[in-house]
Amino acid sequence: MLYLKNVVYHPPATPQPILKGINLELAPQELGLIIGPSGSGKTTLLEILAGLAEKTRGEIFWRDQELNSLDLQELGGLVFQFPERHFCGKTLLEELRLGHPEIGVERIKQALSEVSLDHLPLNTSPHDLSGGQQRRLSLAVQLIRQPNLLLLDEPTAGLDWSMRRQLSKLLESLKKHWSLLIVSHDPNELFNIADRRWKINQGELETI
Ligand SMILES: Nc1ncnc2c1ncn2[C@@H]1O[C@H](COP(=O)(O)OP(=O)(O)OP(=O)(O)O)[C@@H](O)[C@H]1O
Repeated sequence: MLYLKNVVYHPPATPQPILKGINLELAPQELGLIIGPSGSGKTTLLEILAGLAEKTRGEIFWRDQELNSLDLQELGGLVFQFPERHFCGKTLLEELRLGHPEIGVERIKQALSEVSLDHLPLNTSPHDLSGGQQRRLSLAVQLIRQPNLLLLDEPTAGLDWSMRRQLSKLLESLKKHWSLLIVSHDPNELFNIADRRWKINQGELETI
């Protein structure tokens, strides 16, 4: 279970806090969806949960353990918005092994199978995949690290209707093994697959 208690993010340069006392609970095998307009603090919240930014105040727990940024980096896997723009590997194998050269082919095939890309040869270039397949690959890049929590920033942005539907189905199936927290300004299909929903506005989170 993920717990956030009164999490505040207030960089010195800003007159108002960007996150204003966020409280949130997400159970294992649940998909949480945070909906909010541009600039409301969605990406900032994900960056804190991924251990990439330091909260100003408040507490973050996984089960009964309080987590610092390093713990959060272990716990979570963050898929950025438009993740395909950050692919560096020349092949699927290279992309999935970046930073983890020790990972064996079996684990790579397992991660690809989680996202239904296991039919592709491992020497395929990530840039030759369709938009929907590239999003699946970016999920596999995180799954291979075996995080407890998957964090997704606008996972369906820029995809057409049928790819959005396919990706939503995939995200729903990932709940079997992971907790997922998704942020989006335009949730579409994601709304119906969410177990918990919140809206965020000017850094204030509210259950819907
Ligand atoms: N370290 C920082 N210092 C100053 N301002 C910041 C900092 N981090 C974020 N902000 C500001 O906080 C606000 C929230 O940004 P954030 O990227 O979290 O919003 P968002 O809801 O993800 O928006 P979008 O959907 O457009 O990405 C923005 O106005 C941003 O400029």
